[in-house]
Amino acid sequence: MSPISNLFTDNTMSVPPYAILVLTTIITVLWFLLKRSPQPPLPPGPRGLPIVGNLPFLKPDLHTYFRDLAQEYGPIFKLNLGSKLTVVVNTPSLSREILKEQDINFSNRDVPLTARAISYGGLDIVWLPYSAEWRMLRKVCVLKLLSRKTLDSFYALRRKEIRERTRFLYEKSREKSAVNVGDQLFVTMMNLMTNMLWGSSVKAEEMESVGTEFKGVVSDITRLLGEPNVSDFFPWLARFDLQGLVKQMRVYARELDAIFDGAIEKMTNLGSKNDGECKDFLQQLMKLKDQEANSEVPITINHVKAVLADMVIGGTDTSTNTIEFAMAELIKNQESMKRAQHELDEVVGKDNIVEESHITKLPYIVAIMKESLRLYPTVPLLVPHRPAETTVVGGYTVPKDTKIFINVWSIQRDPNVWENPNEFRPERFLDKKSCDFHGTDYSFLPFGSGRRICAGLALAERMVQYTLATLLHSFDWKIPEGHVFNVEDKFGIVLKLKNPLIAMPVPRLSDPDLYL
Ligand code: HEM
Repeated sequence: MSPISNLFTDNTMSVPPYAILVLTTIITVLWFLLKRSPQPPLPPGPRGLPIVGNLPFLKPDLHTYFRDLAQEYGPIFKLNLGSKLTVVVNTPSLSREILKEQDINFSNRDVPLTARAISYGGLDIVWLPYSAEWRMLRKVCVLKLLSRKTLDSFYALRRKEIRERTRFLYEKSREKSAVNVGDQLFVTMMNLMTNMLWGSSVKAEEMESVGTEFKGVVSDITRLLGEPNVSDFFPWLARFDLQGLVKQMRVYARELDAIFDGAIEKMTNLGSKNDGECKDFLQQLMKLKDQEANSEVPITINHVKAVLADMVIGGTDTSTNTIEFAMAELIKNQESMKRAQHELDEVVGKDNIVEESHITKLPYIVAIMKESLRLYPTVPLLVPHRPAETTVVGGYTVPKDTKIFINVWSIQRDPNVWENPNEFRPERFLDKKSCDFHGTDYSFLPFGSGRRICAGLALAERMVQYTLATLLHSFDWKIPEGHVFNVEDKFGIVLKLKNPLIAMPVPRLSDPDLYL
């Protein structure tokens, strides 16, 4: 026997085969662990202070501040906002990674405490996490409430409000009065919405008072939702509600709840007189609640109210500001205004009024809506997403539960993607017909993309295009002398015009009866 084999036959030196197996396994695992590339780093970002991080350096106009930081730190960067890690992305390809390739992982929300207070504890479509409950509510809303068929059947409710607003503006024009265009639009959108929500359940004279109550409440709610809250950045301080924001929101939540209860009660009293056909959203939602009562994920009365809240809060300011930006840009760019009115005169005629059915024949009006939302996406950073699991985006680690902002505002003005990005040129969308609102082109995301894309998109398109077409067709718009007129935006959870648009409507139809 050779000296080597002697070694293994020698009792004192023998190693049992299982030990060799264990040793080999350990060495292999260690080798793999050491050889595997280390976890990619967190995205780069500006240095912050201890404890508060980057909070003291935030600027009020977050959309432009984030664009500037992207120029310094690259297309994906991080901020420490108190104890909350926040990641901002600024390019179409990174948005695609989040909203398409990793859509499910990023389909949760980062819910501010004020939002929880106004949404029955986060029971609505906007704030529910990605779950069976969210899927059920979203399916009910998109397929039943906001389907083409239901929206068509509620056209009369929209038309009634638009006719009323046109009549009011005509009276103002006869008095040669200027109007605050944003205020007029807000009333219109709010009435359009409440008409559709419960226009058949609540009597006209009662609608008036419900509408007035709503106007005040909704703008305060939007303001509170956008206010930075220390309790969100330092959850251990939440119970003290140091700024009192949650307390204020709870007051509005109670007011909103009382309005909803009133409408539901009126609808119930109407029950026996109703012929069984659903004539507004509330009737439709209550019917769905009864139908789904025994399903695995039942719809409760709080779900119904939370969805109503989504529609009035999520649908009014966004649509109002979209039209106001469009009107301001058109008044500034008279060539585009003339082209829009020419299209309307050709398709509708000056001896007729605009109907929603005309919209499919008005490509320039549609292009105006797209161009306004490109320059002024009314939800400029989308609603913050949140990954359910730690992942890698753009080569950097994004930990579970990070708050994600997608800077749609800067993506839609990126000179590498858009020619003369800061110019208002609706024509660009006439050549780019494939670029629609559905979020398939990641350089144009005004309604988001993927699973959490805006649930009210179909309704928003109708309300914005129909209202805009009517305002442009029925009137010329003049800025009264002495009024400051510029088109600048101001950041908020919903982007706004910095200076309100004050303008005078001047009738342009052939017959005054068309305004009655
Ligand atoms: C021009 C008008 C509108 C714009 C620009 C707009 C934009 C958006 C955006 C950007 C989001 C977030 C998408 C994301 O986080 O990825 C969103 C979500 C949402 N919007 Fe809109 N929206 C508009 C009108 C409406 C209307 C009219 C309604 C209701 C009838 C509505 C209901 C909702 C709801 C329920 C969500 C939450 C969707 C979810 O999380 O699953 N929106 N919207």
